[in-house]
Amino acid sequence: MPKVLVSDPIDQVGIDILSQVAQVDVKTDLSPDDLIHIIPDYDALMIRSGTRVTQAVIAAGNQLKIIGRAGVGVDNVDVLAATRKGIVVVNSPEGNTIAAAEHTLAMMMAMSRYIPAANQAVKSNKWDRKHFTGVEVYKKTLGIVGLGKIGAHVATVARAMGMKLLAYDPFISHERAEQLGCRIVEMDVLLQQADYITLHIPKTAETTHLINAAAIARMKPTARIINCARGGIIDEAALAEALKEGKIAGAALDVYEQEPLGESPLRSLGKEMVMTPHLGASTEEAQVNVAIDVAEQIRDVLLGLPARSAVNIPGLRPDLLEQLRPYLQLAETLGNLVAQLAGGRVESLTVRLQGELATNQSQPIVVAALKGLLSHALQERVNYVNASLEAKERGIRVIETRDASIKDYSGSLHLSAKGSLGEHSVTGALLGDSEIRITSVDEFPVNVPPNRYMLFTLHRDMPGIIGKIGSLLGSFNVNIASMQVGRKIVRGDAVMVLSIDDPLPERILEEILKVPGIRDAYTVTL
Ligand SMILES: NC(=O)c1ccc[n+]([C@@H]2O[C@H](COP(=O)([O-])OP(=O)(O)OC[C@H]3O[C@@H](n4cnc5c(N)ncnc54)[C@H](O)[C@@H]3O)[C@@H](O)[C@H]2O)c1
Ligand SMILES: O=C(O)[C@H](O)COP(=O)(O)O
Repeated sequence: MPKVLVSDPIDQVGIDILSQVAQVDVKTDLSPDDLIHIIPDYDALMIRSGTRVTQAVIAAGNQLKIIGRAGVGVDNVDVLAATRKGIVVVNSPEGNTIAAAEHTLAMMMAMSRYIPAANQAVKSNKWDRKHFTGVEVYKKTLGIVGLGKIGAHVATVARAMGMKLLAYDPFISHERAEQLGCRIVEMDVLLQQADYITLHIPKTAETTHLINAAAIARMKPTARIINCARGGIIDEAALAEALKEGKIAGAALDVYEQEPLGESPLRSLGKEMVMTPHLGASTEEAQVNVAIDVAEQIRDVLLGLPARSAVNIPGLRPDLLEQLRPYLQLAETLGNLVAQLAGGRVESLTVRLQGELATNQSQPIVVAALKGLLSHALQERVNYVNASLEAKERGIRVIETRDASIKDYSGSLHLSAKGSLGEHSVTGALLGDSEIRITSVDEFPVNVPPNRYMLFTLHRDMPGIIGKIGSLLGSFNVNIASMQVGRKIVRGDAVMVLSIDDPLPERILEEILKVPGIRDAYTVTL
């Protein structure tokens, strides 16, 4: 019988499902070393946010077939290491949506009426009514950052409470926002106009410290902020300072840069600061939902069936999957790349299967391209099952074409993304059975493998420009791993593709754009 380790508190209903097919061991107080020590015995691991499934855990998990996250965020799992090892990672993208949205609304109300501090006062035998005069949310403006599943439910309820709604989400269509009664605005407008700001975005390089001292300085002195998404989207030191100095009126946090929260200036703040210990998903209903959702998937995978909500493996028939796997990887990489070149909101994606690839079933390749395209915004929440639906809900039009006559590579894939900031295209092919090559960027021919960190420029093909970019990167201590220029005609326009060893500092793009002859520059993380 296979063995499943449950290393975080999971509802009994999940344990019962797993027990139908496996021996289930519940061990919820394991240290990282304990986990590494015992994981070699297990075929499956079921967790919540409390367990860190590091590369070392995955390396030790020689029997592991599946890691099930009873919740949404898999940021505590090294998904790349799991994928490399062929371990399926599944989650429950929707099981706790309502719980997290309701917790957000509860935090908004608790903060507005100082309920935690007032409760504490009454329990300490104080009857102080003056000190706890609050504010109403009715007719106030709520700024929602991230109008996905949780943001949308918060919008629906807040609207019914008489709030005016602004939303910032560059990846959502105006139609979807309108349906929810939200006006899409730029982040700066939201910061300046909102009485309440609530965050419902994933934590990415882009969103880390999105709310920092500069952003707080744009907010009204009466503004209040809520974070029930991920710790680190708010710069906690800057927030504590702003609250202490009365630059904003309040904050409610469920998630923290370090969890459990250690020493923190937030702890010494007064009634204006409301804190809960990552309780967004902690309702009876959500815990039943996520436990069933994930336990069923673990059971299915242990029985050799596909998982319905895999974060890292397509839910296709195994024989078809094997055949298409390298092209799915190509499509996903190109989708991710073209999304980052396009920036902003993508309105349409054209997927062209070329050469021999044109004879293949296109649907999984299109889904893989969409997964790559959306992964920049949605991270692990997009998978092969929900990519098409997510794209539809975001108003992204998908156009599939084929051209068997294009034979510069035996089979190649061309993606073109049209968006709010313009149109960009990329082509890719496979070298041998599975090595990916980017073979064109904005129709300029190149031949480069994808790299984790890349820099693309569009520039005038003229002497000296490559040297200038090289020196500029050098002056920022950025190491170039490889560089290639693609052009169609001599001294016309050209693209430069650089692979970089480390993430590029944010400021560098501004400097690159100042170099004479550079028309555009894009940093990409794959
Ligand atoms: N506190 C908790 O216990 C708890 C529970 C569930 C989920 N969460 C967290 O809540 C967050 C939202 O979850 P969800 O299920 O609604 O996710 P979702 O994927 O449905 O929605 C996220 C939205 O953020 C948008 N987005 C991405 N990058 C953005 C950016 N830079 N600026 C503005 N918008 C951006 C996306 O377009 C998407 O619409 C996640 O971080 C999730 O991990 C926390
Ligand atoms: O990503 C999630 O689903 C939430 O952060 C909930 O985490 P939890 O399962 O540890 O409560």
